[in-house]
Amino acid sequence: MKILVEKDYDMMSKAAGQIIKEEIAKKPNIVLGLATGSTPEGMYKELIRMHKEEELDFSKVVTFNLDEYVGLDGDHPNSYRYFMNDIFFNHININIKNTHVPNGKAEDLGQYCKTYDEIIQEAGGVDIQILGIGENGHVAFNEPDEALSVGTSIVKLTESTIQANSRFFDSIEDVPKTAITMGIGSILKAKKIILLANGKNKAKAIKELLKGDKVSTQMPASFLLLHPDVTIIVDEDAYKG
Ligand SMILES: O=P(O)(O)OC[C@H]1O[C@](O)(CO)[C@@H](O)[C@@H]1O
Repeated sequence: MKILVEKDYDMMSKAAGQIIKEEIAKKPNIVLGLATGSTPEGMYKELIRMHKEEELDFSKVVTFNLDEYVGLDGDHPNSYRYFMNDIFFNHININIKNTHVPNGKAEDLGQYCKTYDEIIQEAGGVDIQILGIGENGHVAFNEPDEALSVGTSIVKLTESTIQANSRFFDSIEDVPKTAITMGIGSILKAKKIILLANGKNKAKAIKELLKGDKVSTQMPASFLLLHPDVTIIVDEDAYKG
């Protein structure tokens, strides 16, 4: 596990953008695993800037997002599909057909989860997976629990995540209680993983992760310790607390 400590959020976002740019230069049809949440927003801004000012080309890039709320369709302003279109895809030259966000309105959700993992593998698997981390150590919507799903599955959100994400909704009652998420096993299949964290509220989770001695389902991010190519990019606040 490699750690890069950047001065602030801006530098963290630029460092992540730079890595992705270099990887797209090596492989224009790269498969990117993408995350939502406020953490990667700066990285998306940086990639948009690189597209506009440095001709970074997304025309062959394929993307898979980690998660989506159950019950929200892609037109809903709080859905992750809407978020991704709004803050990233609509501003670059990506073919929208090459972007995948789990369908929170799929009729048969169980079957849909299996299919999602299959289409990722059919596309060649994720080359670089971008991750954020929850204050409680969750990755995507894999919440601390007695057991964690290996593949994409439907999960119940914890009170702390519902609380944290209610800032995006009109009221806490509007936050969906379940979500589709790629599983820990799906995430660990990526060839390379970049985890981003900023702000003092992430320091406890980052400290726990950097101890590096144990994996625990109570700390879903700890499973990243089993992966051979993980880079954690943090700002000083997330590093020092
Ligand atoms: O980046 P944020 O907004 O702090 O969220 C952290 C994590 O929580 C989630 O948004 C899920 O609640 C993840 O997708 C994200 O990685």
